[in-house]
Amino acid sequence: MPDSVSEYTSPITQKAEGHELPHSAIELSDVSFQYPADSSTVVDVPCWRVAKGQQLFIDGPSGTGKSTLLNLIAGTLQPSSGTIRILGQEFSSLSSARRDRIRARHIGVVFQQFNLIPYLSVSKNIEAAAHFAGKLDSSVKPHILELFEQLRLPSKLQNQRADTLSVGQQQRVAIARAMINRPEILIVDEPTSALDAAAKDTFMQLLLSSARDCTLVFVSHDIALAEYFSHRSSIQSINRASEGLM
Ligand SMILES: Nc1ncnc2c1ncn2[C@@H]1O[C@H](COP(=O)(O)OP(=O)(O)OP(=O)(O)O)[C@@H](O)[C@H]1O
Repeated sequence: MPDSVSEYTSPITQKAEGHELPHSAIELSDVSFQYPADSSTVVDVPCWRVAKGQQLFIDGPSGTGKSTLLNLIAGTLQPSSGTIRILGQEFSSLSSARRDRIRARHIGVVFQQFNLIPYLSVSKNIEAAAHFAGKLDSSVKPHILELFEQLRLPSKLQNQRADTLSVGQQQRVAIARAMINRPEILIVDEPTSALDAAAKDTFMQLLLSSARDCTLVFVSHDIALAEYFSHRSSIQSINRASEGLM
């Protein structure tokens, strides 16, 4: 059976070949999700699409399924029923190993807690992401330097252990790690909760400039951040189950 990852044509490549791109970046049809330990429905999405290149802000109160929705899009969770297509390809029915490979190559994720490996150096954390995507080659080190410059991180930080960084530095390293494989889709879950207003603004500027060529889905309950985005949705307008969770 062919490996879906090797068949997976990047939309950027398709663009270069001059083809039209009929499909959305993210497409959910009749998706529902329950956590195994609990029978209540946390996600119920009849139909939802994110167009390629769209930069979307999703807000909503705590506990309404925002993180769960992002985990379904990233493939770390699998829907109980329904279909998720990523970059035009059916994604949700693949094995978890295949979803992991597709995520590594095509989807950058910045988690709420950043999830850096604390005992590894900053550069090893970023290189690990390239390794999982099968892209750890001689271009990675110069790309890390480029990202450091873009994110205004001092290059000497590369050799420092991840658990010695400030929260602001961890956030930027998390973006660098998410961007190292030049993903088409970037998913960001509530990354600014520990920051004051000035630091939030700097973080948002850096994030948006790094992700300018990506489809971006950014989730937060901080509606003040909506001003950075051209598109905005509430979780209630996407997830029919959210009302029952509030
Ligand atoms: N691993 C889990 N097992 C069982 N229930 C869970 C699990 N993770 C989340 N839930 C439940 O699913 C619902 C949605 O949680 P989720 O974290 O997706 O909401 P959220 O909107 O991202 O919240 P927040 O803004 O506080 O991060 C909540 O009722 C939560 O208790």
